[in-house]
Amino acid sequence: MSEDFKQAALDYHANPKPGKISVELTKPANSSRDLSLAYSPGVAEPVKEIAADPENAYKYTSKGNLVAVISDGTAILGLGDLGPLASKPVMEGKSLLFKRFAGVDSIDLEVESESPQAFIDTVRRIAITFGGINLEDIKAPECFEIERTLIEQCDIPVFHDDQHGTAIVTVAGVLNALEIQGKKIEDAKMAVLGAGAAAISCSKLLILAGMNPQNIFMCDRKGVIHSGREDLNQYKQAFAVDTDKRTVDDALNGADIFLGLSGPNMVTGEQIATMADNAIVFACANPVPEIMPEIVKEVRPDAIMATGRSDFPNQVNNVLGFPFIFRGALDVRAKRINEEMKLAAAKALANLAKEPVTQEVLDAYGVDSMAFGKEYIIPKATDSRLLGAVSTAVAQAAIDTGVAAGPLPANYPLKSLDDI
Ligand SMILES: NC(=O)C1=CN([C@@H]2O[C@H](COP(=O)(O)OP(=O)(O)OC[C@H]3O[C@@H](n4cnc5c(N)ncnc54)[C@H](OP(=O)(O)O)[C@@H]3O)[C@@H](O)[C@H]2O)C=CC1
Ligand SMILES: CC(=O)C(=O)O
Ligand SMILES: [Mg+2]
Repeated sequence: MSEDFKQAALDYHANPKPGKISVELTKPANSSRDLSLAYSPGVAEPVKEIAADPENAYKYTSKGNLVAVISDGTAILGLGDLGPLASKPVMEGKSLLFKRFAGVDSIDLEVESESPQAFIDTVRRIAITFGGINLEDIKAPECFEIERTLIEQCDIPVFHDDQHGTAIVTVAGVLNALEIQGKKIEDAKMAVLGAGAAAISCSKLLILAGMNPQNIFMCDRKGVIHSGREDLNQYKQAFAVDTDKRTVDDALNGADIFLGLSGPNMVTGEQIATMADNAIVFACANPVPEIMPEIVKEVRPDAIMATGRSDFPNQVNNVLGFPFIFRGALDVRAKRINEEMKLAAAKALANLAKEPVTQEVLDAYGVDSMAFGKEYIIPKATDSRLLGAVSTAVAQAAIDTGVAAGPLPANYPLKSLDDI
């Protein structure tokens, strides 16, 4: 990043007010009557209604459209464990994206916790405030137990975005990239760099979408995760394959897909050059990918290249998922976000990329044309059709699988934020 860009980023966050989100009022609060309705004595009426029936919280408070973005700061993007306070710009950023793209009100919460159990207890005790909980940037393996326990203990959707948001968008991108490169998911060989929250969840959803687990060669800092290793936690163990591949070089040699969910500049052009013809390279670490697109272009002009960033073609980033997934889940009062809802979201994303690109998107990116192909495998974040396409797919899948407490809302499919 240039020095100018770094300064621009700091200025953006500092001015005109520090931070990226604020709270706004949804009711008049001017006259004495307004105040007597909003506060004492009027506020006692909804209090009594909710005490009599907790369901009324959805009718009389902001709970139903409010999502908490919660982190302990242990895996902030690819920057590592920098603590909860340093994670706040990212969490405010997620709240910004929730509101901007899906009209979901969202607040960030950064938790100082001495243990996963302390984090779980903190989140569980405040969960009733919200309609959903988006866990963010919590490192593996702790994130798995944290999410599993909170899903069990809360009756609202709890969703670790780095796992499932990333997996949904990655599956969409991989399905389309394979189609463009003329490959089949069941035959594709994939080298994964990283064996944490994002890598494990992406690999699981790709298997659900048809990938053969024996064709996945996942690497952590010690190399390929294989059946001879005795240092694996249970989550990595699930990906141990019987293979003589040992290094990242071995995993990449002949692979159809590289999926990077690790850290900056982890692979070289020489390594990418050994992949199969018409390779697919997803270098998704943020903010600096495992390899820069210009290097891949030079060594492998036949490859499809994606990153997690907005400033290159093919942004494979969970921003395309979490706002719309929660929109759909909240609108049908889904108790949880299940595998069917995730796959439905991935397919809706993949299908939208095959539709003609709208003028709104062309204008936002300052180009005359854009069409399904190597440089456009997945919709752009500013495509307003994402709202209707993904939230409807998620809501319908929730209804079909029996986790929704309500029907598809009358205003579905949503056409714009004005419909919310
Ligand atoms: N584009 C997107 O939408 C998203 C991108 N990401 C990116 O994915 C990355 C990982 O995030 P997340 O899964 O949440 O973090 P975790 O902390 O859960 O996992 C990090 C993983 O990266 C591995 N790793 C780190 N350094 C190396 C190395 N030198 N060689 C091999 N493996 C290494 C770790 O290995 P070990 O297990 O041995 O410690 C670990 O398995 C980040 O860069 C993040 O920005 C995450 C979510 C979404
Ligand atoms: C995009 C995102 O959530 C991450 O890099 O952690
Ligand atoms: Mg994240």
